[in-house]
Amino acid sequence: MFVVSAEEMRRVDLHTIQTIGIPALVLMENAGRAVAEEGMELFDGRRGVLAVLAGKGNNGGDGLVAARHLIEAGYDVKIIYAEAPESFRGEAAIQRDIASRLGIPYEVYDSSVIDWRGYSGIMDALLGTGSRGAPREAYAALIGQANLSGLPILSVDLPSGLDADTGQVFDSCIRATRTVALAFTKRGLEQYPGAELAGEVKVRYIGIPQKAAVEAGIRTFRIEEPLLSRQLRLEDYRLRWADSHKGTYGHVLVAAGSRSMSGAGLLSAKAALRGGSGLVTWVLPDRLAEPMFGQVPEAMLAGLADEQRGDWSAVRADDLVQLAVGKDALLFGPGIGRWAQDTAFLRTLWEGTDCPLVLDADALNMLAVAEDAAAWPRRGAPVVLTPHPGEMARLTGSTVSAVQRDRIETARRYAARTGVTLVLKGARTVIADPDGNVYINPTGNAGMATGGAGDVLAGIIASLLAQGWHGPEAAALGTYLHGSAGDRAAASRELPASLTAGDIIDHL
Ligand SMILES: NC(=O)C1=CN([C@@H]2O[C@H](COP(=O)(O)OP(=O)(O)OC[C@H]3O[C@@H](n4cnc5c(N)ncnc54)[C@H](O)[C@@H]3O)[C@@H](O)[C@H]2O)[C@@H](O)CC1
Ligand SMILES: [K+]
Repeated sequence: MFVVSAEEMRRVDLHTIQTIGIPALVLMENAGRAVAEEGMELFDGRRGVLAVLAGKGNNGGDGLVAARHLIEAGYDVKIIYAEAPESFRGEAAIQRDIASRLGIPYEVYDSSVIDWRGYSGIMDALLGTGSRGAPREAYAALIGQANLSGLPILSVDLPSGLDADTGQVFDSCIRATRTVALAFTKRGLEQYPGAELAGEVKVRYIGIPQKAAVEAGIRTFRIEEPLLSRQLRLEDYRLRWADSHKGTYGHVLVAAGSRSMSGAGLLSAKAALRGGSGLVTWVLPDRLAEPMFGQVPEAMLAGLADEQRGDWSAVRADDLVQLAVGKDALLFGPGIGRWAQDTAFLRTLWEGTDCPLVLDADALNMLAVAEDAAAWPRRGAPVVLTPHPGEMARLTGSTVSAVQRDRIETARRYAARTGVTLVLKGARTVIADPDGNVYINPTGNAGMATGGAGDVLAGIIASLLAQGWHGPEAAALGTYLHGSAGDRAAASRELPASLTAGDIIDHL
């Protein structure tokens, strides 16, 4: 499913109206009709007047159309104009005149305190994708009043006061019960905090053809089953062929864990197995490998010479490169720690191995401090990086808040510049590929904010790479499966807070 920015939506609108020739008023009629239907569902059975808060742009125009259809369906409606209706232009002015000829009750907001008694619900048609910056008065005051009313709020296209492109909110922002996204969902509805303020998001068709989005070059998508099967061509993901053996499904080498964080390796190795790989080898410094004997009976265990120190710093990178020969994917990083010269170790793996590579956790911090990383040769096999916002900030030499302010573009720019597939973790994980495509993952829950969940994700992605998926497909599908397993795990427990990383593996 397409996810658009405000500017992209304008391009799609323009293409639909000017090139395809569907009149703007037809789109507005369809939009208002769809909003009214959502309103009938949301406000069903509530007695009282529906307040339609109307701004002066096309978002307000949609609200005025919806007001008309709600009245036909038997609802009492009152329009509250955010500013003098005489200032409306274009389609919104046409709707204003229709509302006026129909005698729909209205008032122009005068900045006073609204007495919400007698009202049953609010439609927020103040600002949409044409909004710029923080809501001005009287919009800001109306937003504040609506939020204080305690009434259910239906937002048209976007909660007014939300940045359509990033999901960041201005000081005044509608807290909606439901948002009807017109034609396509918007980036701001798919990233936090916008995703929370939007309430339940319903995407409604208003007559804009999918073709218009394709032609406008939309490259951001929400991951859903149809996308997984059609666009990412994963019809047969996790399929097993009757005439197959364990070698058919790839061999993952998991280099993860250290003395104080052996669990990270354990979780990654188990997740790689559950991800469907036929074979998994878990490698540790010799002295650490021995106590792990039998911990994951399905995986093979390998030890690398470590001068009996039980420490990655004593391991030769070339030995790991040798072990990776013939493997179908290498996961490096979870719980591995940091040591002197570790960046050189990472570079040896980067250049010396020819299988797909997943870098997570400490490996990302090694990469972040590698001053010459930009000059490292592009690998022939895919690289997938799985940073959380803190690791991403280190990779980009910026701050967590700067990363979070626009996760989609931060991820897209990094992947395009470096040629890797980037998985920017956090609620609504963003996956960016080197070609400029971005996939947003809707699965998962707050219970997954628990130690080891990232190790599990890295293991799943490595597993899918070993089974032959390309970088972006493995990352998108892996993230989706990880989140769905987390959702099933949360549903099986009384409290999502009690979720552990091991539960995610059990539900894969
Ligand atoms: N073009 C079309 O035919 C379609 C438009 N649609 C609707 O149109 C909306 C976009 O319409 P517009 O581009 O007219 O823009 P909006 O209706 O989002 O708002 C723009 C208006 O608000 C004012 N404004 C901008 N920033 C403001 C701020 N910070 N505080 C207060 N006022 C501000 C501007 O002067 C402008 O008049 C979409 O969100 C959607 O609801 C949909 O009906 C789909 C079809
Ligand atoms: K709105």
